[in-house]
Formats: sequence, C-alpha cells, structure tokens
Amino acid sequence: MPISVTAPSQRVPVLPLTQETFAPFGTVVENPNPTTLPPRSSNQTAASLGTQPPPSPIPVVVANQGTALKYLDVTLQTDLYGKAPSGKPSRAIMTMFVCAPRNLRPDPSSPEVSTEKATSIEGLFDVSILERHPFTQQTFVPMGLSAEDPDTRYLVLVAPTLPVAQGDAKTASYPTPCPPQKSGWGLKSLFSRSPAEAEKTGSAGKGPGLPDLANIKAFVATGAQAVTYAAGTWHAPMVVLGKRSVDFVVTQFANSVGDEDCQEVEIQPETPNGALAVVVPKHEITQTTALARAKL
Ligand SMILES: NC(=O)NC(O)C(=O)O
Repeated sequence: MPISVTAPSQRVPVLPLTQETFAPFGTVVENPNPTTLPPRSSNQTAASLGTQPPPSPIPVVVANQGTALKYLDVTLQTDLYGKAPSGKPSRAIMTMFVCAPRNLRPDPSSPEVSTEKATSIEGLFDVSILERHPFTQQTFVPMGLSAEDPDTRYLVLVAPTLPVAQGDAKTASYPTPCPPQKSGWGLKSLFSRSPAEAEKTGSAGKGPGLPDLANIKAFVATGAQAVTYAAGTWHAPMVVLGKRSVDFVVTQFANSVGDEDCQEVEIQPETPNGALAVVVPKHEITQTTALARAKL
C-alpha cells in the first residue's frame, strides 16, 4: 500500500527543460550542439571541423570514419542494487512505455476562450502520485517526435527529497541507499558527469525521505529531449500532453523486488477543492519561452 501524503493547494508553473535547471534531479539527454555537424557532413552550411571534434561541455570524439560526432556519457547508468537489503542482483532492462496524452482540467480562473483576452493556459494537471526508483536511474527516450511538433510535448515533474528525522515512521520501512554526503558539493560537481563526481551528487541515491511537495518542479520537454531521473528522485508517472500517444524507450536496472524497484506516495489535497496543480501553458507560449532562451 503506498504511503499517503497531504499537499497544500498550490499552482506549479512549468519551466523549460535544461541541463542547468534539471541538474539536481538528473540529466537531460539532447544534442548538445545541434548546429555543429560531423566533419564529413554533406551540409555546406555546417561549421568546418576538419578532423578535430568541436569544443563542447560534454566530451566528444569524431567517429564512424568522420561521419559522426560521438558525445560521451550523455547520461549515467546508475546501479545501486549492491546496497539493496534483499541482496538480489539487478539486471539492465529496456522497456517501452506507450503513453496516452493526459486529460487536463480547465483553469477556473481563466477568462472565456471566446473573449478578446483568450487564456494562455491550456489547462491544469493535478499531481496525485509520485514514485521513485531508489537503486537505479531511469531514462525515458521519446520516439518519433520532432522538437517543433505542436501536438506532442511531455511534462517532467520532480520533487526534492525531504530530510528525515531518525525513526520517522512513514519512511522507516522504505529500503533506500544511504543519502550522499553533501560536503564538497559545488556547481562544478553538479554538472560533472564523471562517475566519481556523480557519487557525490544525486546518482548516489537521495535518501529515504518523502517528497518535498512545497518545492515540486515541473518542466516541459520537447520531442528532441530524453530525460534521466537520477536514482531515488521522486517523479510523477509520465505526463504526455497534446493529441497523440508517445512511445518511450526506457532503460534502467531492476531486480524484481517490489519496493526495491519502485516506491510510491499518493498525494491527497489538503482541502476538497485544493490540489497540487501544474499550470500547463499553450504550446506557443512554451515555444516563445524556448526561443527567448535560445537568443540569450
Ligand atoms: N515514470 C513513469 O512514467 N513510470 C515509471 O517510473 C515506472 O517505472 O512505472
């Protein structure tokens, strides 16, 4: 039976999904430099690279006889099952989630769509459940989408983990790896992708605490972005927006021990009319935000 937690009524705005904003929760997997093509590209407008890889925040090498750029360690595959109480070994698994678009609730505070002041909000998504995989990262790779497709986007909803007092009854039963030591964390280590550095950040597990609902974050992802939830990161089940289902290839580790693979909390509203609701803007609004960001 999942644990139930009460959430105060709250409206959560969506943020564009970037490496920087998502760093405390995992990684965004995307082409780090879409305007740079491989050296032996037939596209004449591409920057000429010769045999040297371009400067990049993510290590990159030229591969495939000069016809490819290979970015290294675009996300870490974290297996912490060695610390699981059952001792049952894990295996790397790949699954496919075929996700239907979610229904959004109309925003009661928006003006009528027929008036001149048409609303910029598509609707509200009520968060009713969060889950985490304490011993593994989980990577969702959308298939067959384009970054510009107005009919498909998806939401990535994540929450930090609350610290726990020893003996906290609600979380005591949850098997989790030890929380990482925070000393020595800095911006550099947060953005580093080397396994040693990752041990100091979220990839070493987040500890047994419940989700910090006051600090839940909502990101809107495009079809050109995949997302990795770091081990132990509280997140909502996938929320596809738009008109069509989206297929995601999902990679992670698992050992088939129920609460070592997945733990859930149900979110109850504090009052009958209150809800933890993500405010979903219309597609044009998020596109404009992304464009403005690209021009900075
Ligand atoms: N994220 C999501 O949609 N689902 C899961 O994490 C799962 O393992 O079921």
